[in-house]
Amino acid sequence: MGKCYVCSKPATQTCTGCKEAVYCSKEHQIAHWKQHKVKCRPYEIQKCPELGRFLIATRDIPQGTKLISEHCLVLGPKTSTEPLCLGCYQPLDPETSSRCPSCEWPACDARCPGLTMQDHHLPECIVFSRNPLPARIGRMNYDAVLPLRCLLMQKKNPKKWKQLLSLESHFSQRDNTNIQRDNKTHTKIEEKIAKYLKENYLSYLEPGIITNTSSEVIHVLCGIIEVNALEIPTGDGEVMAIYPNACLMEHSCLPNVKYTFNLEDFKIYVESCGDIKRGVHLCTMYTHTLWGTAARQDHLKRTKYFTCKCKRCTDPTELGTNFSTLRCIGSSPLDVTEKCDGLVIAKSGDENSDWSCTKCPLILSASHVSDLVSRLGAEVDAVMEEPSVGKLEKLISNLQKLLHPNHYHCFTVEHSLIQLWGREEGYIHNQMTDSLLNKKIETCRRLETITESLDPKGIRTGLYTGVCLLEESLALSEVAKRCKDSVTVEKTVRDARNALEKARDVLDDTGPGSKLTSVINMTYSNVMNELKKFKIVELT
Ligand SMILES: C[S@@+](CC[C@H](N)C(=O)[O-])C[C@H]1O[C@@H](n2cnc3c(N)ncnc32)[C@H](O)[C@@H]1O
Repeated sequence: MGKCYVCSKPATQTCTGCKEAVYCSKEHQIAHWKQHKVKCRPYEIQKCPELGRFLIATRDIPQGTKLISEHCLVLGPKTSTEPLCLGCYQPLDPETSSRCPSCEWPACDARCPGLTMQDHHLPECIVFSRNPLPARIGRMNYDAVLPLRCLLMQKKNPKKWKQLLSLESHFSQRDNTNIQRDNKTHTKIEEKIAKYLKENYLSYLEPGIITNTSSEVIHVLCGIIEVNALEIPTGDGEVMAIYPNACLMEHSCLPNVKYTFNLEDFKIYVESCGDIKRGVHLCTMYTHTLWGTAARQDHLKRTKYFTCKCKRCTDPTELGTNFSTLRCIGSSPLDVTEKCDGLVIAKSGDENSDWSCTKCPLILSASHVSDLVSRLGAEVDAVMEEPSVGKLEKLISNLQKLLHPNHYHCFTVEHSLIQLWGREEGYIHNQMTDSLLNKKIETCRRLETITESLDPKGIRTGLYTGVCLLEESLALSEVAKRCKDSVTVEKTVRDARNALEKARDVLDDTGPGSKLTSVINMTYSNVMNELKKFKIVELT
């Protein structure tokens, strides 16, 4: 085994992480950990002009390897959040809620423990309390809390402050002295954050309490927050946090890691999804898997200041799913009285590229497509405010005249429709016609194929796929009840059971997936009881 890394005596145990470092005893392994932990990681931080810093695998990493577990540098309310308690982040109504006894900002309870904690409300509470005027509704700007918490780290924790400032802020793209300036961002931050903090709080502080309170440093911090902060799904209040290593992971629309949070201490855990080969970058997803390429690219450009060049973004068919594809509305090149049934896709992955029909000479400009897709998106949003089977069926039939059935707007509508078919009065499963039941099953399966192609490792869309599989199994169970012969019954119930088992596999039973998992478990028992009724006692 070689010699102990600490005392050079014969080693008896190996580090289970890297399988390289060896020790004579547990004590020496523990003593060496502080020094060894950076080398032990199966990845390292590298830097290049295109990506800035990024994480790269230094050896082959098997599926499910825990890569990062770390506390945040800073945490606070998410941008544009509804009012919440600054101690525990529970949403509240500021008109009726309790107040923090020191600064009078709304709180879930005057005794909320987080109000007096260093990592939560305490630092800004001291600053808020300097303003002699009581905190009033309309004067409380939750978007300024996280930038203020960052500012306060200068004195509170200089080491973390340095780590924070080393993160990318894209200051030059946001600054309005730059030629490529994004005036809107700069003006908004200046008005909503810098001016607000100065007028209401920073001007009341004695000099030296915060070393640097310049507008420039506030703009840099707002950039760092926008580019790096991760949203934490607490299920209730809206929180975001910045992590020293996890925030260095680059973006890909086909990520290879997933992360979860401990909601007690907001620690992040990152693990590999699928095997990652040595030399491959560790990638997470900064945007929404179930948006089309133009929408994802626009989001990344506006908030993270780069263009993604991943395999999905550079393939106009989006990995063969046609998630952004339109239908041709021209006439057939063979017979002008007939409609052309070609598909219209972008000529290349470039955002300004024209779109062309696969069958006729029709060409559409990128801006024409963008206007059409935004208009249809607004129609979808309006109907989704108060959906019903009737409204969604009409909408999908209209959308499919212009869009490929797999288009992401159609996906959104159909994902709701499969949940209303079977639940809305008049469309309860036992009220549905055979053909509608089959249509529901077919739709569920098509939507599952889309999520599996776009997110083969089930990192982001587990919940969506889980819903499709649950709905498929419910419809199959109803079909089974109507089957006349026992062979078809057995096959259909088997299919229902398989869909539920697959749903359990794709769902994370922590967080939002846990509620769905309990519904799936209940449905699973019902399906098994059905099997017994049909005298199919044992299925393997
Ligand atoms: C959360 S930070 C990642 C860490 C950052 N590279 C650094 O050095 O601090 C996000 C920024 O990294 C860069 N980045 C991440 N993924 C990228 C990608 N796929 N292509 C180009 N730039 C990327 C962009 O500048 C982006 O705004």
